[in-house]
Amino acid sequence: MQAKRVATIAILAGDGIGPEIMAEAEAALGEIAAVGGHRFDLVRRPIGGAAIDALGCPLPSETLTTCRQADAVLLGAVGGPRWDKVDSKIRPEQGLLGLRSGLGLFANLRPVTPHPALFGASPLKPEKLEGVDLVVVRELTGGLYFGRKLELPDQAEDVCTYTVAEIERVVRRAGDLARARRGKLTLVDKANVLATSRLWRRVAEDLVRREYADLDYEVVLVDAMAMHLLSRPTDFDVIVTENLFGDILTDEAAMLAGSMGLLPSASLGEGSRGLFEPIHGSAPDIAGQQLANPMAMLLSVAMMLRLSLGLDDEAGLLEQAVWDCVSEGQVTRDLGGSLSTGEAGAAVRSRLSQVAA
Ligand SMILES: NC(=O)c1ccc[n+]([C@@H]2O[C@H](COP(=O)([O-])OP(=O)(O)OC[C@H]3O[C@@H](n4cnc5c(N)ncnc54)[C@H](O)[C@@H]3O)[C@@H](O)[C@H]2O)c1
Ligand SMILES: CC(C)[C@H](C(=O)O)[C@@H](O)C(=O)O
Ligand SMILES: [Mg+2]
Repeated sequence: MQAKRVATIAILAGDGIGPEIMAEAEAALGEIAAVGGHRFDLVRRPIGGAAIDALGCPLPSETLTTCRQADAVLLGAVGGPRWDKVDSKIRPEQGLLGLRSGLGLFANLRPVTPHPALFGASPLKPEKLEGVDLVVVRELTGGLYFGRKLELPDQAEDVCTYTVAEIERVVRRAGDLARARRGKLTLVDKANVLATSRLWRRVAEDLVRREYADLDYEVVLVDAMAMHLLSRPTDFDVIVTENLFGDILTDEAAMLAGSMGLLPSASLGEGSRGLFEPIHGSAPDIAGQQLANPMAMLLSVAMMLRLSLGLDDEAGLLEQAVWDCVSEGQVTRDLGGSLSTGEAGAAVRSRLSQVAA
């Protein structure tokens, strides 16, 4: 076990299933603090729809300030039909985008590691899933999400802009990760059509030639990648791509793992403070029913322990506890189990105390 840590963690539960899965994250942190003798100060703040309801704005300044002062940020999910009116100028999702850019979190790491016990939960055949272990590095603070927007009654516009510096920093992050893993880097773009993709391709190829010549480097068009992810997922190690493509491809990749409720993510910038959240949304169709799978949230907690708090052993223990529960079938309905969100979280905590003993 590592040296005792005192850390401040901003807790942004958000909307829909957010508060249900965050309750399990907080309880797991309590268990980890007790096991390791650490102290985690949890500072809860509103974001998204909950913040619109309480304060009229999806990212209140106090929430952003708390996140800036914290060692790490945990987020459940934002959004839902209550706030989804098409003509609404204030949307929960703006809170999440503002947080990502406000904290300078340009690299979003989304690991995909299907567990053998769950091969049956994926539409793919087990022989396709054996050995799949990839990370999508999604650019998170640029592209279509952040470009100029125009909304007129009969016309609309979303501008996609990328600069050399924005591309270089995220490709460098992906290159470093590939070097620490299996040495393969795949750029996904749409350079046959988009000017921004042609810039991505030129900048990434130059950078790889200069600094990452040891890597096995490949370029794949995004439409073909949607197919290759399903037809040859074991061929990929680190995939780097722009904001929108990374968003879409990782929901698809969740089907390799077996459920949206299994993929965690880490959003990182230049410093050690990161934002950790499942890749899934607020799941309004199951919210408030204790049906949500808390594993993606708990795996996001593990990423936080490792990447922002330097607690590698504790991160490993939590991941082991999650996968032990999965192996034993202690899972929620999305994975064919019968546990509630709370029961699945309790099962992980019980394993955690056993594996740590
Ligand atoms: N990071 C975020 O906060 C985030 C991410 C994606 C979507 N959203 C928002 O969430 C809302 C709903 O979006 P959506 O329905 O397209 O996507 P979603 O990810 O919320 O749900 C898609 C499907 O996956 C299921 N699912 C998601 N998480 C699950 C979990 N933990 N356990 C079991 N099943 C789970 C849902 O029940 C649903 O059937 C929208 O307002 C969207 O903008 C937020
Ligand atoms: C809610 C939405 C803004 C968000 C995104 O598109 O980044 C979500 O889909 C995600 O994947 O985190
Ligand atoms: Mg998404």
